[in-house]
Amino acid sequence: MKISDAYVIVTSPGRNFVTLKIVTESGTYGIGDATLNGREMAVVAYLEEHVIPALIGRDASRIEDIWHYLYRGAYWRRGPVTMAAVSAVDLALWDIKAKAAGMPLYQLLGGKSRERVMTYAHCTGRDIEGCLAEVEKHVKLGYRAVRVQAGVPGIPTIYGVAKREGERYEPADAELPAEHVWSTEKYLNHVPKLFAAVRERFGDELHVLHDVHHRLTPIEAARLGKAVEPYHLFWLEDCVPAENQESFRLIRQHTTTPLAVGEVFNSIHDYRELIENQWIDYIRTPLTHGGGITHLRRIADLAGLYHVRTGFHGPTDLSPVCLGAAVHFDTWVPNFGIQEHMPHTPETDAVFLHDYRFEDGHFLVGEAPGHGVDIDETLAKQYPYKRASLPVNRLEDGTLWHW
Ligand SMILES: O=C(O)C(=O)C[C@H](O)[C@H](O)CO
Ligand SMILES: [Mg+2]
Repeated sequence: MKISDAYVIVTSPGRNFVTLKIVTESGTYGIGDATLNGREMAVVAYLEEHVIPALIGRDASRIEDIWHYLYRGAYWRRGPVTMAAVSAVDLALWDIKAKAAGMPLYQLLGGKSRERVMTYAHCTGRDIEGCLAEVEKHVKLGYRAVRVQAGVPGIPTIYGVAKREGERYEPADAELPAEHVWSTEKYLNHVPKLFAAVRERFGDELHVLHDVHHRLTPIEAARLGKAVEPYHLFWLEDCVPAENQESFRLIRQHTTTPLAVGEVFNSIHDYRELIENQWIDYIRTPLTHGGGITHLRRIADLAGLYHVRTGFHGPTDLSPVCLGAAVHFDTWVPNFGIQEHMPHTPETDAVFLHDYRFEDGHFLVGEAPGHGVDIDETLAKQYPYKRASLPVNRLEDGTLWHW
């Protein structure tokens, strides 16, 4: 199964996606997602200049060896750009292996651990009432779990909330980073009211999640975790930036609110202390950024030893290739928790043909050999790349803060 060709496809059907296609001599091919929101072309350059030339002629069936060749062999290991490239190769190679075996990917991983994959939807409003209306809509669509984010009085533009009522939320919303203003006190005073309102309107059964998006210090996160305990959240996500894993010790000492982290992580080493000390409950790293199936499987196994479950990142800035592979992984992984689901636009879904299905708040895995996602390259060409950047945050006095 020699690799005879590999190339990158950049397309922007509503937003940018980077896809790697690996072709073998027999004609069997696989595709991987290499999208890194706002840094797409850095991954393209890494793939085209350093990875693809070294792939041609290698045996596509040697996934483990190729993974280590690209990771250990590169000397400059880890980091989001490198790992997005490694992940894309890994996803494409697993796609090829499963196609060659004539099996859907989940079978190759070890078969089904569950019949369906619970997902959570994003429910956001300019204010609490707007958010509650979104929750209502998503509960009617069958979701059992919702992520709630609402505008905060006095903060004009906030993570997760569309600029205008009824618009789709897209974080990479300008060619160069937009500047947002952040106030921790306004947020901390307001956000518990949102969960109180959700519980009052929708009762106890609904799973409720929230993303802090790295904005707090550990003691502030502890205050928030404690304040929202009566509303028993499914999780509080990314409550602090996590370069310093020790931060979570302090948060954990103060609150029983479950904690999720890791959408910006890209290796098992980012998690080791967090998992081994049982400071977190869910790992968030998506297959596209965490070294693909080969590496995420190791992280999930380590997590499983410590009762930590998966809750993979699934925003629109990961392509359907990532989501499709994730649905296979989620169907197999023993310590599954939940899968994020932010629906792609119809344009994106038309470019990336897929056989996973959404039904009654869950994803159902497809039975096609491979990960079940393909790309229509002719259609993809109709959507050229457009530079788009994530915003930056500043405190009210102008200090640069975490976005
Ligand atoms: O979906 C989430 O939980 C996010 O935090 C989305 C991120 O802001 C987005 O993927 C950044 O590219
Ligand atoms: Mg997040």
